[in-house]
Amino acid sequence: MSNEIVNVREYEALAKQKLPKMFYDYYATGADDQWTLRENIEAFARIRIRPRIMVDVSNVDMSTEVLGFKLSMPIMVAPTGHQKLAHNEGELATARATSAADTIMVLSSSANSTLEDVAKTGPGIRFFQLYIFKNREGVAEVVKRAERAGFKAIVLTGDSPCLGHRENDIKNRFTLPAHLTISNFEKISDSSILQSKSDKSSLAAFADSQIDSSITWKEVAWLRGITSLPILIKGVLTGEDAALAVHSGVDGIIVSNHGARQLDYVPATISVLEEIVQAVGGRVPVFLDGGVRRGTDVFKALALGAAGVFVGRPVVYGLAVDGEAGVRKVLKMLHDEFEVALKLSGCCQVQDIKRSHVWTENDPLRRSKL
Ligand SMILES: Cc1cc2nc3c(=O)[nH]c(=O)nc-3n(C[C@H](O)[C@H](O)[C@H](O)COP(=O)(O)O)c2cc1C
Ligand SMILES: CCCCCCC(=O)C(=O)O
Repeated sequence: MSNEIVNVREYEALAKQKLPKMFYDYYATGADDQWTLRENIEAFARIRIRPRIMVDVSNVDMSTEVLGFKLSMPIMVAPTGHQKLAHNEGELATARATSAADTIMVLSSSANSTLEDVAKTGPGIRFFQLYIFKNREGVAEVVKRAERAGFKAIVLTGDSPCLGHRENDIKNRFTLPAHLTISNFEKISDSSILQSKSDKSSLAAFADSQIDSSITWKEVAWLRGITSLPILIKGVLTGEDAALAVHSGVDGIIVSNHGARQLDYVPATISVLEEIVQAVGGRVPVFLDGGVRRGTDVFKALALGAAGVFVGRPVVYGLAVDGEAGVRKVLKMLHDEFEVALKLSGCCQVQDIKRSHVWTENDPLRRSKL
């Protein structure tokens, strides 16, 4: 079939045709000049793979462990808000597809589905992404609900004391349709703000009024005091913050620029990954998201020290185009591409991927042995 979808990028054009402009723009665009949005993709393209040949790759095992959970592959689903704008089953469809792929889904604090409804879709390893709202007691209750619903970790997003300056959302006067809300925080926040027109996007107005912009590394200890779940910090972009994160007691770090939706002109995540891996020195696992669109991107991130990657927009586009089946296909395409990348680089398993399998702009011309 000539119109068959063969890579995850192709879902974006189809999602654009299918979605109302306001929703597509919300998913697709970034902050300000969108320099970082382009750079997240281009920085991956500048990295070269150094394959080894004549290696027996007749048995390839792509599985890995994340926080002690066995996964089929080092590719996971990033938290993305408001998935019911893409498809009426929203996060529920994503949860089913992610479990079928035997990997982890992170449910957003801005989800349109409750923790309990996501849990009811069936077994699966799920983490909960947390924004700390001003209503601290309410936040503690949501964290407890996540625990009770069987979520396995908290992903604290540290890069959003306010919303990034997203010009498309401002021009569109983004608002949430009346039948949708941020389901898990409905009781502890004023979600009518999300449904009301304002002179900026309603998300920015909501964040300004509801999100606690005073949070610091001390909040990791606060979270430790209210949950026994492991805590990951999301949004780290410097070695300095990576060191502070480890010192604060997190169980893992996600190198992320929020899909280029917060501060523009920050580097691509893949460009700062090594700095962070070096600062962490193996004390906790380091993950990456931002611009992962190919199995070769996953390979590059692992070669530069990531323990796994998360994908955001490709999942949402798959969801928009074909619901659960679309998300399944996105995850399968990335899985299959990663398998080919492994084999053609002479690796049988994730642990075989070494730093010497990639060349970056910071590297001298390599002549060293593997
Ligand atoms: C539509 C959309 C909504 C998002 N919502 C959240 C969110 O609620 N919480 C969060 O921590 N990150 C959120 N993110 C950022 C993603 O978790 C992730 O960092 C980013 O999408 C990765 O980049 P990628 O889209 O290029 O894969 C969102 C991203 C998008 C595209
Ligand atoms: C609760 C504040 C609004 C966050 C919107 C979701 C999000 O993170 C995004 O990037 O969009």
